[in-house]
Amino acid sequence: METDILAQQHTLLLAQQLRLRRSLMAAGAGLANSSVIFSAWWLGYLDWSSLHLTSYIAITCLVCLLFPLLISSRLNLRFRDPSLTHAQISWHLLLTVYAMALAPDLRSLLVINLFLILLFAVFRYTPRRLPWLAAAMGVCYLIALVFSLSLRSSPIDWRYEWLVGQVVLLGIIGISLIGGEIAGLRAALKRRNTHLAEAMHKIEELAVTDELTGLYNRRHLLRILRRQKGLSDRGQYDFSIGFIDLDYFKQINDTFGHDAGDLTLQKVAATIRASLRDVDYVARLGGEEFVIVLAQTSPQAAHQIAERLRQDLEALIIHLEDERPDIMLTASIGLASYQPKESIEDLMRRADQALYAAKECGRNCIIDEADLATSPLAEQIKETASSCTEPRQQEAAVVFVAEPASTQQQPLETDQVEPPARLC
Ligand SMILES: Nc1nc2c(ncn2[C@@H]2O[C@H](COP(=O)(O)OP(=O)(O)OP(=O)(O)O)[C@@H](O)[C@H]2O)c(=O)[nH]1
Repeated sequence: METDILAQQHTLLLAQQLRLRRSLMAAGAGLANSSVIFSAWWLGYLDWSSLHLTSYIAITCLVCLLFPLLISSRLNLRFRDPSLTHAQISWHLLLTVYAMALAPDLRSLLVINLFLILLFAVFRYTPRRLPWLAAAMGVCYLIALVFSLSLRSSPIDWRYEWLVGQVVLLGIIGISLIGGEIAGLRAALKRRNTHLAEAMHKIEELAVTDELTGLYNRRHLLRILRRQKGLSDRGQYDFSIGFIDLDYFKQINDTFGHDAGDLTLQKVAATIRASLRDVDYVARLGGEEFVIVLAQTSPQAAHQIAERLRQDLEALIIHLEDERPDIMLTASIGLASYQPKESIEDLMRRADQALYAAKECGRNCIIDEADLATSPLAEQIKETASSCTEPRQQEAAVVFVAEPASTQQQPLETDQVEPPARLC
């Protein structure tokens, strides 16, 4: 979620930078046009009054400044087209046609402006809209032509006008065709970028999630724990973690097959996720072992949350296909709360010791540090847990399986196990 927002902000920033760059280029072209008009006036090719010239240049400068200002102040985001392409094109076209109409000697030179404006549109307009703009430019040129010819006192050189008209027509058609090609390339690039972004998103997701359950994986868990530790080391911030291990999970695999085991892990993952608050994290450490990270949570609150979770897991009924009976299970939970400046490894080791004690307690229970500290068997358990390199000893099965269609729940196997000495 957090990364999605950051990615959106980054995309918006890049889009705004691109819009600003384009509007600055358009502004540069507009100012260059003004300098040509000024030179023409200075050299006597333009019979405008000083006021006329100054007004034209002032309006051009204002238009040139307006769009970059709108974009850099982010006011452009209020418009339906935040790139303001259409508005910029319309303004620059209007200024060019005006100059063409009222400066007959410059008309053939200003044709280049039409081409530049069309080129500007090539990068924003769709292949469908571009021909319409090209046609509108042709019409604008005709209007400017008629207007400028009507102002002319000297005889009209029709052969020259024909040549200029031909250049305008061919230029507009040529740029439109190139624009179509560029638009095609742009569309292909956009498609490829979308695919790349999707692939990147998937890779990022795969890097942090456990494939089977969709929960965070061990690597991301460590990252979360480092972040929580950082918060806690900086100030008044408690957090706790819980190691959750399903009881007698092996029996589900052995009795109903690996697919039933996988389904169970997925259902358990969803139950844990649903049982926790939005601010908490849950990861699968591997096998049937999960870790919860309870943000901003005192040891007492952690115990309450873990108890609710234990009950939710106890109430979970997993329905299997093919007439196989439903599965019910329990989980043992070991809790540890972060102690100032301790290492993440130490915190995890303490949670693991508590989990070990919960298993020793007969399973389906929660052990936290308070339980461990007050228990007479605590030292023994700590020693066993930290020196234990072999898998824990498997006791008799007590996985409960309910018959489908809500018949009475029956133990799958009913070996009566002498419960171990209870710590809890
Ligand atoms: N279906 C499935 N089984 C897995 C997966 N990962 C580990 N397992 C199995 O989980 C079982 C874990 O068994 P144990 O470590 O003996 O634990 P347990 O049977 O839950 O017993 P206790 O933890 O002592 O209550 C093993 O049979 C593993 O093969 C998995 O991704 N899918």
